[in-house]
Amino acid sequence: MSLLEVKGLRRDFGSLRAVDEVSFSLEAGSILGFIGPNGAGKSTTLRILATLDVPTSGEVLLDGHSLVDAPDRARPLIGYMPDRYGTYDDVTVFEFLDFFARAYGLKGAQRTQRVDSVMAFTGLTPLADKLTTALSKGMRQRVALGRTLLHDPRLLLLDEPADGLDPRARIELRELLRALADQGKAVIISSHILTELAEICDTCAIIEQGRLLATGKVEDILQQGGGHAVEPELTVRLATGAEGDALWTRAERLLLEQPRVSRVAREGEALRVRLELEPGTGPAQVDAAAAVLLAALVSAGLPVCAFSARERNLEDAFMTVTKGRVA
Ligand SMILES: Nc1ncnc2c1ncn2[C@@H]1O[C@H](COP(=O)(O)OP(=O)(O)OP(=O)(O)O)[C@@H](O)[C@H]1O
Repeated sequence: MSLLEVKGLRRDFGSLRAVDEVSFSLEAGSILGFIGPNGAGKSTTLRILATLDVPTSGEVLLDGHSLVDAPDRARPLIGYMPDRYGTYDDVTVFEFLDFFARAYGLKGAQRTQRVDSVMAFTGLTPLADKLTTALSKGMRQRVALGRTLLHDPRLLLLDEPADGLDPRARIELRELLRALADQGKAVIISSHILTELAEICDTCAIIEQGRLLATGKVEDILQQGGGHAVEPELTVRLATGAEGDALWTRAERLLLEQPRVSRVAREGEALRVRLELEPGTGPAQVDAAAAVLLAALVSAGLPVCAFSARERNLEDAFMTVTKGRVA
């Protein structure tokens, strides 16, 4: 049995169906990316899973027990970080975490030990005596994440945690989440930053207008595209010297003359080459088409110094699954 089972979840706000028959399950130790554009129903679903809202219909089982019928029993197992988390002014990192540890009913040595271990895990120990208002956004977010970990929950619900973080803070967040999954926690992280999620998650669920359009392993979702035209892209770089522009133009023309090339665009110090292949074309045929182009460039004497295929990413899969209806 999965740690979390969501079955036919629906939430209506008047005539608006914000969540429409959403079903998925999540195992302990895995990270699910919940992807969808603004207004898709991500926060509403997460709020229901956090027992802050009740579904119009449907069921959620956490460790086999109904979270809808018995929210009090489920709450100790859940850590929820909303998209707009806050920290109090005029309190230090330690005071903030200690306050919430008290709220969770932790006492004496157990509380001190728990706060210390959460600060160590989130890398906050050196900042224990700093005011939370003096911290960077990335560090404040770690304080908020630390707060959700104090009671050692088994299910973590993080609403848009990567939003507004700089690249370094995102990488650090990713490492923290991976460590939490390795401890056996199940993590749901919502986002519209698709490429970020691909690196963090084991499975993902794509939601649009309240409905799940696809769920499954990230690799499987990335494979989706059968039946739709595939348009792989290649990137070509040339070692241009004084001849510069003339070489780029020659390369551009030569590529456009090749049978499977549908578009060539110069982007900075590279050419982006779009291939047009039949629907259902696999990676082997893309490789073969790329090899032909590389041979043509080299035999024309063009100084190719880099040549690579752009991998299909989660963003492409999202556009395929939603059929490009949403950006
Ligand atoms: N309390 C509410 N009352 C009425 N409508 C609501 C309420 N909460 C959410 N909605 C509506 O439900 C739909 C889904 O909203 P939700 O916040 O779940 O989307 P989301 O995917 O989290 O988007 P975002 O990334 O913008 O938060 C939206 O149309 C929203 O306006």
